[in-house]
Amino acid sequence: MSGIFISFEGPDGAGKTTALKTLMPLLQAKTDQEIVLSREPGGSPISEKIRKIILDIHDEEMDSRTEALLYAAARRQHLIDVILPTLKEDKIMLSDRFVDSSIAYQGGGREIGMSEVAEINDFAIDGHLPDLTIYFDVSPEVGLSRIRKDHEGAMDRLEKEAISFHNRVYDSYMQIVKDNPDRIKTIDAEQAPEKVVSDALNVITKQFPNIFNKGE
Ligand SMILES: Nc1ncnc2c1ncn2[C@@H]1O[C@H](COP(=O)(O)OP(=O)(O)O)[C@@H](O)[C@H]1O
Ligand SMILES: Cc1cn([C@H]2C[C@H](O)[C@@H](COP(=O)(O)OP(=O)(O)O)O2)c(=O)[nH]c1=O
Repeated sequence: MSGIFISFEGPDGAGKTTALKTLMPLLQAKTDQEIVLSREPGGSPISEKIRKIILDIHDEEMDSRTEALLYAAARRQHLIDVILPTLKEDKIMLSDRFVDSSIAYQGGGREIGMSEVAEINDFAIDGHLPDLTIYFDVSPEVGLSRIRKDHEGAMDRLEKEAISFHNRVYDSYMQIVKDNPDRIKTIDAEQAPEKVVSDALNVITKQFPNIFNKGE
């Protein structure tokens, strides 16, 4: 397989979705390989159905392990339906969140344990880790204040969690970043949106100079 797989990670409100919208055409201008953008949970019809179940605001009694298994199931289907076929066709796969989200949110945030959650995800992803992960570093306070400003009253179940949950997610991400220095590169996501995008663009083009080599 010669496509490349890049995931984007970070706490809620890190600005991944916003940055990806601008980043995608900038990256596409630098390569002849088609770029496919997707997200988790979701990204394929079955996975989007699972997403609706997990993020349902009314369903506040879901068991943590049920939730972790549903995220892993959605990920498996996304991998099979979208990620692997994209890579097989030599395309570039960008995913807004992947396995590190489960390790941080379910493992750390929900206190299931990072290695336990990594284990069920190993079963789901079967060795298919991203070639590169961009971590959007933003403190829980800044991330949550961005979200609150936007959709007051329309926050989903996870975004309504206590700050202690988000602090545990943040600390877990720090641990994951520390444990995976080759795969995960951190960018300062508290900067202005244009700077966040240009930093992400620099990291990606530097990592894959033979792929993003147009217009130079
Ligand atoms: N660099 C930034 N500085 C300030 N606000 C930002 C920045 N990037 C995104 N935002 C705002 O923060 C909110 C969350 O951004 P979003 O891209 O949805 O984050 P994520 O997808 O990582 O949860 C949005 O209102 C967005 O406009
Ligand atoms: C992929 C994934 C997401 N999540 C959480 C993170 C977010 O709070 C939520 C995804 O909602 P979404 O609205 O897509 O948020 P964002 O724009 O921040 O990515 O699901 C997990 O808890 N575990 C996971 O494995």
